[in-house]
This record gives sequence, structure tokens and C-alpha cells, in this order.
Amino acid sequence: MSIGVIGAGAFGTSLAISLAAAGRDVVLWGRDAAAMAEMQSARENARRLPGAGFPERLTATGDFAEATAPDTLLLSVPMQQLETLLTDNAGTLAQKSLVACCKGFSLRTGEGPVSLISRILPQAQAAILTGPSFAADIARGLPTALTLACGDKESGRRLQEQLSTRNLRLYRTTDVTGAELGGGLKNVIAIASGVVIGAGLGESARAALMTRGFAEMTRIAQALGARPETLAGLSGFGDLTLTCTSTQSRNYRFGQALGRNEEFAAGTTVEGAATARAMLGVAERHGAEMPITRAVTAIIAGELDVGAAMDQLLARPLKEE
Ligand SMILES: NC(=O)C1=CN([C@@H]2O[C@H](COP(=O)(O)OP(=O)(O)OC[C@H]3O[C@@H](n4cnc5c(N)ncnc54)[C@H](OP(=O)(O)O)[C@@H]3O)[C@@H](O)[C@H]2O)C=CC1
Ligand SMILES: O=C(CO)COP(=O)(O)O
Repeated sequence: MSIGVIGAGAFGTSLAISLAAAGRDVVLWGRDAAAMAEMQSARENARRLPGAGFPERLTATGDFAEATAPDTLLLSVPMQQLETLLTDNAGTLAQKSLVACCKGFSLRTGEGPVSLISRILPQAQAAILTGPSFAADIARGLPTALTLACGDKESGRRLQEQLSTRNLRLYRTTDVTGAELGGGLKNVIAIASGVVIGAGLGESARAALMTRGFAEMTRIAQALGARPETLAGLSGFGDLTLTCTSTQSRNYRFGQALGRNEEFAAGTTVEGAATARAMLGVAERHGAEMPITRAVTAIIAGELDVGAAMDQLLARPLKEE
């Protein structure tokens, strides 16, 4: 059984390593052919995931046709790149089983990854793999558990079997909207948590923010028809906990830099920044309130400093929990 992984960043590479170590034949594709040839000979992705050797069954390639020959493809490019990837390669991807391995919402349309796939390629089987799992941990063989969400129950079962490994334990759901929202929004709250810690506001404030952030996530999810239990699962609460408390998270570190008024490494993948903006548009269309997401958007845009953002959040009317 072979699997193609499209996108050779940290996450795609770590999934490819885990699957190949479990005996699947895996082809990992990246857009820089020279870098992929180098990876194939060095047996390591030295740029994005240094120190994690490739198992024998993993092939790195710059040949898109080779990587897309399998029926099941994991799409692991950053969220804002997904739409172009799908439209540019619609002919090749149209009949495949496509598992989105990215977290976020499109700035252009407000759609999550599965919604994008389903609209652009209605014949494809679309699913999402999301949950608390740092690429470095997966690549080292440390235990992780994630949510595999697929609207079609039988396809979800098949993908769960195909993609579970010794250190990737997949739980299945049909609530795709809930899984998309949990994975996308936890990054926004992680930025906010980083801001709070970076600005020296303390761990009690972070716990308050995580809890109210979770309430905000659940509120918009319910407005969009997701099941609250999905948000309380790995893709929501689980990933929120991991990302808001670990300096391994790029979203959290980006927030810390904002809170300290420091520069942050340009070119780093920080999905929560675009997602915050995208979700504000979605929330407005559904008449939902997202005060933390609004504050994060304004801080990133330089329209609000951290003190003023806190004043705004704390000045909201007192209410029942
Ligand atoms: N890293 C992690 O621990 C986890 C990440 N994720 C999610 O995985 C997704 C990818 O993140 P991650 O792998 O960490 O990101 P990285 O920053 O490590 O890598 C991004 C990769 O995407 C490639 N890329 C960008 N645009 C395109 C494009 N148009 N076509 C093909 N390839 C492209 C880049 O290629 P190039 O090198 O040529 O620029 C690069 O290899 C994100 O949505 C993230 O939220 C999920 C769970 C864990
Ligand atoms: O999603 C992740 C862990 O589950 C990775 O988080 P960052 O993208 O913030 O590094």
C-alpha cells in the first residue's frame, strides 16, 4: 500500500517518516526539485526537520506525477497555499482520496481545507488529519493521538486503518467542520497566549485566556453546525492545550514576540495570523462574537497595543460563565 505526501515541510516529512517506518511505501513530494534530490540522497530533510533520518520505504522526489500515483494523498502545504495547489493540479487530484494536513481558514473565501477540497474537486474523497502533534515528536517516534475527520463513514474507517501507526493513534469522526475549526482556531488562541506570557501578564491570565478562547471556539463552531464534543476532543481542546503552553509552537512563539515587541523570523509558518482575519469575516456573516480573535487581529495589524487589547477584553460586560 503506498501513500503520497504533497508538501515537504516539517509536518509532511514527519508523517512520511512515521508511515514509512510502519511499513507503508511513501513518496514525499516538494516543489524544489534540487532540494528533494538532496533530501533523497542525504536521507534527511535537513532544512525543515533536521536530525530525523528517513526509513528505507520513504522516497523523496520533485516529480509530482510520481508522488501523486497512489490513491491516498496527504496534502501538507500551508493553508493559504492549498487553493492554488488544488486548482493548478485539478486534473491529477480529481479522483483521489485527499487528506488535508493543514490547519486554518482561507483568507480569500473563509473556507477550511476540507471545504476547499470539496468545492474545487467534488469527485475527490476529502478528509482532514489534525490534532496535538509536533512534527519533531512524530519524527522521533514519540506517541501522538490525532483526529481523522471524514464526512463519509466508510472512507473514514479505511483512512484510519491506512494512516494509523505505532506512534500515530487516529480517532475517527464524521464532524469535519468541528475538526477544521478546532485545528484552525487553536492557533489564534495560541498567538494570544504567547502575547499574554510575552507581555509578562502571568500564567493565571493565560489560563483565563485559554478557557475563554475555548468558549469562543465552541460558540462559533456551534453556530456553524459543528458538534461541541468534537471541539472538546483532540482536534480542539487537545491541540489548544499543547499549542498554548509550548515554546515548540510557532504560533505561540510569534505571540510571545508580539508581547515583547520583538521581531519574529520572517518566512516562518504561522497559520493563526491569517486564520484570525479569515474567521472574523466568517463570524460577522454568522452574527457571532469572537472578541479574542478580534483582539489578536488588531494586535498583529499594529492597530492595538497589548495593554489596550487587555483593557478592551476586561471592559466587556460582566456575564454568566
Ligand atoms: N510543524 C508541525 O509541528 C505541524 C504542522 N501542522 C500543519 O502543517 C501545515 C504545514 O506546516 P509545516 O509543515 O509545519 O510548515 P513548514 O514551514 O515546515 O513547511 C512548509 C512547506 O510547504 C511548502 N510549500 C509552501 N507553499 C507551497 C506550494 N505552493 N506548493 C508546494 N509546497 C509548498 C514549503 O516549500 P519550500 O520549502 O519550497 O518553501 C515547505 O516545504 C500547516 O498548516 C501546519 O499548521 C500540523 C501539525 C503539526
Ligand atoms: O499544530 C501544531 C501542533 O499540533 C504545530 O503548531 P505550530 O504551527 O504553532 O508550530
